[in-house]
Amino acid sequence: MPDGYAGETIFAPSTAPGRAGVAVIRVSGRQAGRALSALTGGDGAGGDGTGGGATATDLPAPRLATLRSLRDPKSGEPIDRALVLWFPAPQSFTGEDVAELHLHGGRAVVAAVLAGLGGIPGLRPAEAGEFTRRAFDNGKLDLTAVEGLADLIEADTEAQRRQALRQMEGGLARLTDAWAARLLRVLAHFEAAIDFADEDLPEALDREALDTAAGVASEIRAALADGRRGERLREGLSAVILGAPNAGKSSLMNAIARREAAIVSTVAGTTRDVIEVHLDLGGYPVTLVDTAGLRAGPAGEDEGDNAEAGQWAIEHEGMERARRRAEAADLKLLVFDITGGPGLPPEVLALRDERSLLVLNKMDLGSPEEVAVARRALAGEDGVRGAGCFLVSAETGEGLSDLLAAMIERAGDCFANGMGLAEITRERHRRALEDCCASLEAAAAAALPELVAEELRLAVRSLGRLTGRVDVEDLLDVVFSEFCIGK
Ligand SMILES: Nc1nc2c(ncn2[C@@H]2O[C@H](COP(=O)(O)OP(=O)(O)OP(=O)(O)O)[C@@H](O)[C@H]2O)c(=O)[nH]1
Ligand SMILES: [K+]
Ligand SMILES: [Mg+2]
Repeated sequence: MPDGYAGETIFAPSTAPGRAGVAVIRVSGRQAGRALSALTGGDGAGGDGTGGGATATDLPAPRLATLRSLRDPKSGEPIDRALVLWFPAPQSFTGEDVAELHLHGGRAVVAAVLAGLGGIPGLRPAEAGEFTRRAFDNGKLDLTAVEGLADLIEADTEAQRRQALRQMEGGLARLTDAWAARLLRVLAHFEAAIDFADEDLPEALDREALDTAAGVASEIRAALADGRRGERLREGLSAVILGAPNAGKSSLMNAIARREAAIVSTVAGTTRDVIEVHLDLGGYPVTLVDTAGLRAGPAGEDEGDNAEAGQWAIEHEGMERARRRAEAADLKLLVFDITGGPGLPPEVLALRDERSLLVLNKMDLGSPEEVAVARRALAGEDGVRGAGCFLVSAETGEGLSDLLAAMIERAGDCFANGMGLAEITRERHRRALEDCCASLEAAAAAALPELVAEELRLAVRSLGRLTGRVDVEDLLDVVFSEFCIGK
């Protein structure tokens, strides 16, 4: 597409379907100006017809919101009074001519304008992602920016929004481009070494070039060793509530989620399956997971009747699911009922590790004795009060704010890791960077300049896959143009 136009002119609503104050429809492509004229026909003061449209007249000044009456292009029937914007190529989101119509957001208004646009020859409804696709094709966005834009639209929490915006604004692309640029210089060196084989370049230069490549490889490896926190921020952190039957796990989930997401009852074994709620905890996305109570099986009762055996099979499956979720959890809330007697359930204690917070529940019921006993049991022999141990009542809400604060702190540790936001946010990025490192290792091990060059080429190409825009040959031309070896 040398002229930046992908052929057909496309249109689509950019705002969510349904009633709203305002609805925005975008039109992109060579006919966008003509379509805008056709809709606003006879209303303007006579424009100069700049832009790509063949017979566009009355176009508003570029990028200036202008109030116009919209009419059906065929019948002339008035549809709405709307703000229209005209973005001539290439200064638009897609890089093509774009018209934006800010309508009153009634369903009938939107439908009438879409019908009017559909009746204009050369226009068709856009497919999913087609505006962004054109922006990419016209070099307005690289692949990582496209992904950042998608994430920004999906972002539910502050931390997700920040990460998405940073990627959309080119955080990862800048890093990738800088690595690619350094590798290209190394590649240029070896290309030259091949071309000027007779001139016997000093070996020290080879070593220097390979050192640069090794430096890039170690920077990429450092970026990869980020605990997947970028991906985790996109997906959300999983906090799994675990405990014995009737410890108050479902009550705790409901108290944190501030709604009756899970059934609470006095019957032990109420929760059989995994129940999830999605929360915004201090700006971090967290999936809170309630699970079935963990307990030992009915020992010595294997001769019990069939119904009982069936119940146990169901409960057992529920506990298996709970354990699987516990394994994959970023954070585990181990819930203990302080009125449950001195022996804390070993099935639950076994799950203690650095990912867990201990929750002593039912403080409103427990006597000071019971509280002390539970604390002691959790603190271990040395009598030190267990860190990350919280006394709460899921019933009254007492103590919950401290627990929530600790959860937010843990979430912050998981996502930020004290190193700020992650640059890598998808498996796709990770794979491309790992491929790049593998090629750089192969380059370092290669004996002949030809083989080194080939591996470097592959390494640069892997980085190019990340942003979707690096053409090794084009870039080499640029590098060579300022390269004066052999002179
Ligand atoms: N007084 C008081 N009662 C509580 C508290 N937390 C839970 N309960 C009660 O304890 C009983 C069990 O609570 P659930 O939330 O169903 O416990 P659970 O751990 O989800 O139980 P299962 O799903 O059966 O394993 C219910 O009657 C709750 O009302 C609390 O902090 N104080
Ligand atoms: K219960
Ligand atoms: Mg429950």
